[in-house]
Amino acid sequence: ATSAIAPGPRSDILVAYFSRTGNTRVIARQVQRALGTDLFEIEPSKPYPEDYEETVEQAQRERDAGIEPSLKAAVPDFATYRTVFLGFPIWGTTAPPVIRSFLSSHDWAGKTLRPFITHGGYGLGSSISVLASHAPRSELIEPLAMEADQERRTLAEVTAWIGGIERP
Ligand SMILES: Cc1cc2nc3c(=O)[nH]c(=O)nc-3n(C[C@H](O)[C@H](O)[C@H](O)COP(=O)(O)O)c2cc1C
Repeated sequence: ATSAIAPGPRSDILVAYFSRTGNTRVIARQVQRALGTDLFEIEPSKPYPEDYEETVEQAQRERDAGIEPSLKAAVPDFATYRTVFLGFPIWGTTAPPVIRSFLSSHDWAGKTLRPFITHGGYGLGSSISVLASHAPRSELIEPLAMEADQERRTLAEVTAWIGGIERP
């Protein structure tokens, strides 16, 4: 994982994304390849825990306290982009805390904001109103919303599978 802008000729389109288990990253890379854009991975300064339940708890605490965690990096030369595709998973029925940080730490005046959002089956929650309130000067376009695998369900299925295997 890297925060660096992909090499190649500069584009006035940026794909910026946050992804824990890769579902959103697949879409980000597809858009990046299809349109030949720059790519930026949004990462917190301090990574979230490896453990799923710990991540859920931390995300809930940060959401409820309105915390905007500091980011590892900001987008270099953000002013040169006209369109930003912004990808993220739904966390706790809203946009993850780092997405609020990302929106707050860049100037959205005159930008077209095209969200792509993955969720585990419960829909977009309050994420669109978070985008509107944290990037109020952007032109916010209708998002792509896609249901994708849930880490919770994968863990439960694998736990059940492993439980049925006798240790040799
Ligand atoms: C901390 C956490 C909270 C989540 N909360 C929700 C939720 O409220 N609603 C939902 O539909 N999916 C929820 N999910 C599932 C993810 O939105 C879904 O699996 C998404 O595709 C993950 O994207 P990623 O692989 O790019 O990280 C949550 C996942 C995590 C890790």
